[in-house]
Order: sequence, then structure tokens, then C-alpha cells
Amino acid sequence: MSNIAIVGGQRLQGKVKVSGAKNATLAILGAALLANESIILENVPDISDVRIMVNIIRDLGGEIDWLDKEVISFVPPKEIKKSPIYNNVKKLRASNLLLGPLLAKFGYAEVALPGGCNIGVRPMDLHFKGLAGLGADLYIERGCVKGSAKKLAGARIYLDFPSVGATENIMMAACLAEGQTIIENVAKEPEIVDLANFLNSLGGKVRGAGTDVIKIEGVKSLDRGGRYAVIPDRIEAGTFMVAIAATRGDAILEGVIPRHIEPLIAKLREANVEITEEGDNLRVRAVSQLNPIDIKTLPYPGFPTDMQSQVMTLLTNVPGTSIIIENIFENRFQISDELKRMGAQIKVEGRMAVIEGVASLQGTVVKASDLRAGAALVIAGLMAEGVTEIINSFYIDRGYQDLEDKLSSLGAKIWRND
Ligand SMILES: CC(=O)N[C@H]1[C@@H](OP(=O)(O)OP(=O)(O)OC[C@H]2O[C@@H](n3ccc(=O)[nH]c3=O)[C@H](O)[C@@H]2O)O[C@H](CO)[C@@H](O)[C@@H]1O
Ligand SMILES: C=C(OP(=O)(O)O)C(=O)O
Repeated sequence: MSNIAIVGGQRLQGKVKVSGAKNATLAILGAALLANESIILENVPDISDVRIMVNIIRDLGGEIDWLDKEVISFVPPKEIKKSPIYNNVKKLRASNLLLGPLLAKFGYAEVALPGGCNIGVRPMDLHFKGLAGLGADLYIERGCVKGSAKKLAGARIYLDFPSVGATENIMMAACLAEGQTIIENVAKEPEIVDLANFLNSLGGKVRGAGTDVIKIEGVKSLDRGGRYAVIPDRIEAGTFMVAIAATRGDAILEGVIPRHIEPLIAKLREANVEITEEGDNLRVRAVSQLNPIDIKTLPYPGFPTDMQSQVMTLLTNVPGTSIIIENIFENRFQISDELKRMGAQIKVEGRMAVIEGVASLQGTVVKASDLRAGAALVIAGLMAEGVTEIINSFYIDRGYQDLEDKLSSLGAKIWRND
């Protein structure tokens, strides 16, 4: 298994292009199962989560080919061959996004329960509540969610929490349900809007994505294929922004939608990072002394939990006291132990972390506990004195395309040890 090694101390400079959004792509690949016609998807990130999802869908009978590095063609299956292979589904939490489309299109779904993961328990009660509200019969048997639905019918569904995955599953299933579905207190993340736009491009009738209430008029079938380009990955963009700030660099991110990153931009500006928008590009400069900041993670448009570990890392050497409250996933402070091994001063109490900035971090061998913790350790390595080696780099490969190449192009000294 390969490790990532970094020699710290290089200021990141230059230009880098952001890839397509992992979380939008995973939902869109699930939604593509609802279609009756062929689809070309562009700006698909070449990352391991996407490759696993592609394999699961191939196992179900979907024909997917990579036409180019970031372009895939998709021919939806007329019927599903078999239930997803347990091992693949277990490897990918987002495989739970297949439930809604499979039930709606084929009247049957069998998906291994993704279970908890390193960042938290992550139950699926809201997915079940919503799909049951549309008329699906769901039960759990030997670690699998099994579901059937002779016919789905539109319903009014209130989500107790604006869950991204539950909103997506219900939205996808409701597209083929009879009549109108109204989902209240939905997630408003840009990936939800991208999924709604994709469903509408297939002939779906989804309105209100990006607001608290989504209304869906069910249609008999989704008969339009065509081309669709996935939005840029706001978390990849955010990770680079923080890496540039953490190395006191000056670099440009190409192909971003600044509006999607607004919560991070606002906080980085508060920390005295200079950020300028130039169309689809963002210039990030951190040349003056940075200020400590306080952060609370919240559903969009609040500060994203997926950026919390990276920002914690940046704050470890910002003079003064910063506070982070993690409201979404209960185990997302595991990275603090690894950062402390590099010399950071962090106290964690429940959902709160208090960070006292230190003059510098020292490179050592550290272990990624999840995707974003892994990305944050890469940032720590870029900031640190000496060599940092990151074990469990496969977590990072879940969500970052060509990470070493992109960082090297900005001047980082980073490589893989096989
Ligand atoms: C593939 C994908 O898109 N992943 C993202 C998605 O995950 P995911 O869709 O799993 O996240 P959710 O928005 O569903 O989870 C948010 C919170 O709701 C809770 N919850 C969720 C569902 C449910 O049925 N019951 C319940 O209690 C979760 O435990 C968590 O505390 O949104 C998260 C929150 O922005 C991001 O960190 C993930 O990167
Ligand atoms: C938590 C994440 O992803 P997933 O929901 O796929 O585990 C993430 O992207 O940070």
C-alpha cells in the first residue's frame, strides 16, 4: 500500500485546475440508472470512489465506458442483473444512493448497509422514512437494505434534518413516482442542485433545489439522454485554497464556482487571506500575518464539515486561539491526535476543538483516518519542517484526482512511496 511523502516549507505558487465534484458525480451516476437513453457525462473526476461506483453500476448491468480521462458514456440497463456486490458496496458509503433509483426504476433494491464509518455513525433513518413515504417497503436483512415497491406515489415528506443523501434518494425516487412529491427541510448543497439539473435534463420535473423545499412532479419515464457536465468540486477547491494559505503562497485556482465556496471564502478572508475572484478563477494570497478564527460546521450554506480538518490544520500555526465546533459528524476531530504528534496544540472536548497556534509543525509519520483528514495531513506536511509521511493514502485517493501532480505543479515537494 502506498504512502505519500512530503518535504515541507515550499510556498505554493502558480495555477491549478479543479476537477469535477465527487459528491455530485456519485449521486448523478445513481440517478443515471433512472434514464432510458444513453448519457455522456463530462467533468467526471477520476478518483477511486467514482471508479467503485462505476463498477457497482456495471455489475448491475449498466454499460459504462471512459471515453476520455474525465468523460464517461453510460447506457442504462433495461433490467438489473443482480444485487450490487457486497464488497464494492461496503467500500463506498455513497452506494446507499442507489436505493432510490433502483426502487423507482426496477421496483426492487438490495444494497449492503454502508454502516458507520470513521467520521461518525451515519444512520439512514431519513432515507428510509422518505422512501417509505413514497410507498416503498424496506427492511434490513443480514446487513442488507432490501426494498420493493410495486408503485411509488408522490407524498409530502418532512426531513428532521437536511440530510444530503436522504434528499438525493427521495428526489431521485420521486421523479418516477405518480403525482407530486413535496420534500421539506431538504439539504441545499450545490450537489443537490446539480443532481436536480441532471434529472431535469433527462426529462424530470424537479423544482426548488437549492431552497428548503423541493417539489417534484412524477413522470412515467425519463426518456431524454444527452450530455451533462458535473459541477467543479468545491471541497477540492477549498482544500487547495487552504493549502495555498497554509504555505503562505500565492496561486490561482481555475474552473471554480466561487458562490459554492462562499462560506470558506468568508472565513479565510476573516483570517486575513486575500481572495480575489477573476471569473471562474480564484486567486488566493496569504502574504501577511494570519488571524485566528472561530468556525462552526453546518449544513450548506453554513461552513462545510468536509473542510473542517483542512482549516484546523491551517489554524495550528496561526498565532492566537481558534475554536472549531463540529456539528455534523461526531468523530471528525480524530486528525487532532496526528496534528499533535507534529507539534500542534489542540484540545478537544466533545464537539469543540480549541487550537493554540504554534510557530511551526514538524514532519513525522502520520496516519490518515478518513478522506478529509488525509487531505489535511497533506496540508500539514506542506507546512511542516522536514519530511512528513502519510500512511493510509488510499483514503485521499477516494476524493482527489492527481493530487501529487497538481501540488507538484504549484511547487510542492511531494511523491508516493510504493
Ligand atoms: C457522498 C456525499 O455526498 N457525501 C456527503 C454527504 O454525506 P451524507 O449524505 O451521508 O450526509 P448527511 O447530510 O446525510 O448527514 C448529515 C448528518 O445527518 C445525519 N443523518 C443522515 C441521514 C439519516 O438518515 N439520518 C441521520 O441522522 C448524519 O449522521 C449526519 O450527522 O453530506 C455530508 C454533509 O455535508 C458530507 O460530509 C459528505 O461528503
Ligand atoms: C465524508 C465524505 O464522503 P462520504 O460521504 O462519501 O463518506 C467526504 O467527502 O468528505
